[in-house]
Amino acid sequence: MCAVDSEVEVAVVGAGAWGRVFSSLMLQAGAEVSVWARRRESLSGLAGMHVSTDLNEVVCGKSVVVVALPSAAVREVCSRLPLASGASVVSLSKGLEAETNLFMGDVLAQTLHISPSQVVVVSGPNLSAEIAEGQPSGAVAACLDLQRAQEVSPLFSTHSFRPYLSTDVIGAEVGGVVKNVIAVAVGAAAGMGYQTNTRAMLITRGLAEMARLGKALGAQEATFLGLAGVGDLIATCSSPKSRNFTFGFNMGSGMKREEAFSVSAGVVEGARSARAVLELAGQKGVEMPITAAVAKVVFQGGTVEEMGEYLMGRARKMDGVDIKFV
Ligand SMILES: NC(=O)C1=CN([C@@H]2O[C@H](COP(=O)(O)OP(=O)(O)OC[C@H]3O[C@@H](n4cnc5c(N)ncnc54)[C@H](O)[C@@H]3O)[C@@H](O)[C@H]2O)C=CC1
Ligand SMILES: O=C(CO)COP(=O)(O)O
Repeated sequence: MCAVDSEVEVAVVGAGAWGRVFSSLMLQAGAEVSVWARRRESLSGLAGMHVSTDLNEVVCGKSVVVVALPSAAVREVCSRLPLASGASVVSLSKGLEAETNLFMGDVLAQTLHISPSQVVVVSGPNLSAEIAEGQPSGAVAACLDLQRAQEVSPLFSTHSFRPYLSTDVIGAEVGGVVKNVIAVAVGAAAGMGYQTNTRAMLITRGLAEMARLGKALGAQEATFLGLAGVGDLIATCSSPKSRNFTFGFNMGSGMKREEAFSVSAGVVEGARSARAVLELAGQKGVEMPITAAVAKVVFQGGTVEEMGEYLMGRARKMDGVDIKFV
């Protein structure tokens, strides 16, 4: 364990698409930024930042550490993280851990031996390529300790990026994970040639799935009407810049699962998390048919045609009764 520096310096762990752009946001906001990646070539082009493949060098003594890894890598990397006592950990990852069905905040608290109130979850409609261009966006910065969220969020507040504070950590986590699964389904429908009405139906029913699961896990319903809920859902389900949407699109267009993974421009969290989300929903007695359909296609060799038939063939329901928004 290291001692905390008196000045706020930020470490970023992970230099993929989002880690790099988020680091630039923090540089713009005036922070001193150090970035770690496991490979040196991932660290090129990060002007004005300290970069290293040595975790100790990047993380030791930092009072704020941003974790920008795919969810599958968080446990392994963070178990080696020399975190200063009392440091804040900002989680950018939007996935469930496949083996444990844990959200990233829980994985971070477990592996770093910290209180869950030290974790700030940042989630919103944040397609990194658009943020890199300086296009306006925002995100929820959720922490059980509101004061900590207040202290940390200026580090990534710029003229084009607005953090909104929240204490609904589980709501922000559920939103970030479930929207990726729904984006795979919407992408698949688009790849099959279905257009605006189909997309709107899947997004809307996907929002109901997200809110039902969130409610069962103790989230506030209002979170799902915010940036980390419907905001991110719309962005991810509407853009070919989304890796989740594109993965689904490619499968909908006839590509095999392994090829769709291999041509992806980065991690496809929705495909990786679908089964864990479904298991979690099952434990809570929550129905998530779109998620079930995605899990069938990704994990059980189901076809996208079967996915459509399954969703359209379900027993008819009342609209709007399964979740009541405030
Ligand atoms: N790209 C985006 O627009 C956004 C991404 N996110 C989330 O942020 C997280 C990271 O996403 P991206 O940066 O886009 O991913 P990416 O796929 O672009 O990059 C991931 C990086 O992690 C590295 N990595 C993979 N496995 C590793 C391991 N075991 N140890 C160390 N490094 C490893 C890869 O080499 C790569 O540099 C994901 O959970 C994603 O859902 C959230 C908001 C926006
Ligand atoms: O989380 C994101 C946008 O908010 C990024 O989505 P993709 O991982 O699908 O590219």
